[in-house]
Amino acid sequence: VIFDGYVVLDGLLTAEECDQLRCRMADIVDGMDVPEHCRITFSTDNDQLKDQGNADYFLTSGDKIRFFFEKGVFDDKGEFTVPRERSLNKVGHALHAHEPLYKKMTHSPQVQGIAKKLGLQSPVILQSMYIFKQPGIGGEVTPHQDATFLHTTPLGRVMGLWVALEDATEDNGCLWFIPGTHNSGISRRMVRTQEGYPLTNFVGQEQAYDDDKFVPAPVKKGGVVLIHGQVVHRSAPNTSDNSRHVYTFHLMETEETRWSPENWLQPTEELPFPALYTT
Ligand SMILES: O=C(O)CCC(=O)C(=O)O
Ligand SMILES: [Fe+2]
Repeated sequence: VIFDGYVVLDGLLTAEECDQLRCRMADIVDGMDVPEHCRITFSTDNDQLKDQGNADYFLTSGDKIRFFFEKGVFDDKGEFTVPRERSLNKVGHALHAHEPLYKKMTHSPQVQGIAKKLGLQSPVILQSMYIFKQPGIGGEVTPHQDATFLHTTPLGRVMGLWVALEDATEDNGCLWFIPGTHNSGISRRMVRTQEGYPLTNFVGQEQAYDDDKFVPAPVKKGGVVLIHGQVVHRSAPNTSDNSRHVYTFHLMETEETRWSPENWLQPTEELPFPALYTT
């Protein structure tokens, strides 16, 4: 059991493995088709269309590889204001299924070993993301609990693995945690709405957390942070000149667990949640 709600482990990947994953992502970004809703040019009429486009794109991304951008990277003609490889916030949410290198890493003996050590009996992979935290423009991630987005009954069945593909430091936006908060339930849930827009809503509210309660969790390239589904965490904007690329994915223990049908993320016919203990 995770003591503080998170654990930093060095050396999950070698530097070469990190570089291979980063190279592959650079190729994916090179070949990216910029999604249409991002190209909608600015006008008040189009605001709603754009929001709905964003919402559709997100809600159907669970079994695909899709692109999510930082704010302000498109001008009012829909052209990039920054180099395209610097425009992305993240790529998600099924790299673990569609990208062989990512799939192999996700199911690696090392990852399976961690899950077994933690006593997971039949874990599945829920989602995966590549997060860029771009130098200068990588935005903050506000305090949250992952179970807000990935809710189960009972709670305590979800764990994130956050793999640093570059050194993550206090300067380039490493994770910060409030130790022990994994034991106090959850503040808010994101749920699908019955019909129409918005497609999702929050039930409950995130609490206001005291800034000085957060403890930084820097991690070296190749290291991993294990994140309990209920521990409160955040990351600061990246004001440094260095990116902070990570590959992160979430596991769920399926034994005696109910995945909420209200979660934004649902298994699909094309991609049921894959079992971790396979290759
Ligand atoms: O990478 C970040 O800054 C935040 C990621 C996060 O919250 C997560 O992986 O659960
Ligand atoms: Fe998170």
